[in-house]
Amino acid sequence: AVLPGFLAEGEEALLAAEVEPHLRRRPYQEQHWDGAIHKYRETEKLHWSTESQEILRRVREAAFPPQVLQLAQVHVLDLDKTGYIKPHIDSVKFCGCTIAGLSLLSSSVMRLVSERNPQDWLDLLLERRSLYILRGPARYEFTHEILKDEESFFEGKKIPRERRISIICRNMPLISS
Ligand SMILES: O=C(O)CCC(=O)C(=O)O
Ligand SMILES: [Fe+2]
Repeated sequence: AVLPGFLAEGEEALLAAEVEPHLRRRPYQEQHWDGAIHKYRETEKLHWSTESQEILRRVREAAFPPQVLQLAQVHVLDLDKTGYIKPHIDSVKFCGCTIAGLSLLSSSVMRLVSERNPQDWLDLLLERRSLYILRGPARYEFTHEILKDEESFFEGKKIPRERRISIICRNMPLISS
């Protein structure tokens, strides 16, 4: 699911200002240890201002059923204008059934491709200030990726990629023995 306009302009500015000091200290990394993410920097953030906590509460309420255990740490990912994310499925060891992400500063295109049948794919337009929620088959049976600027088109229309910050909430995996 994609919920366009989930954030007001002021909320986007507030969240961006709050994460900026944590990101600015680091240089952009060429690529992630698992090779999926290029030209990015990231942090995990536990403590938020009261205003941001209220926004994150809204995200969690929209994305997660009331009884699931959520990861307290929020993942903040900053992709450079030239950055992109290659197809991957988030680790089933480290996160649960639902991934909820806010997009700040830039729109982008997220592509979902079925692992079993690569002919079966779908592009999602992640507008700036939208919230996306990946759950069920979209989370477990399809890879997701964020297209690089050169490939960033949605229904034939160019979606220019600027620097993009995503703020991602996840829940805990079910513990199995
Ligand atoms: O930036 C995003 O919205 C997605 C990030 C992602 O796929 C990940 O961190 O696993
Ligand atoms: Fe991911």
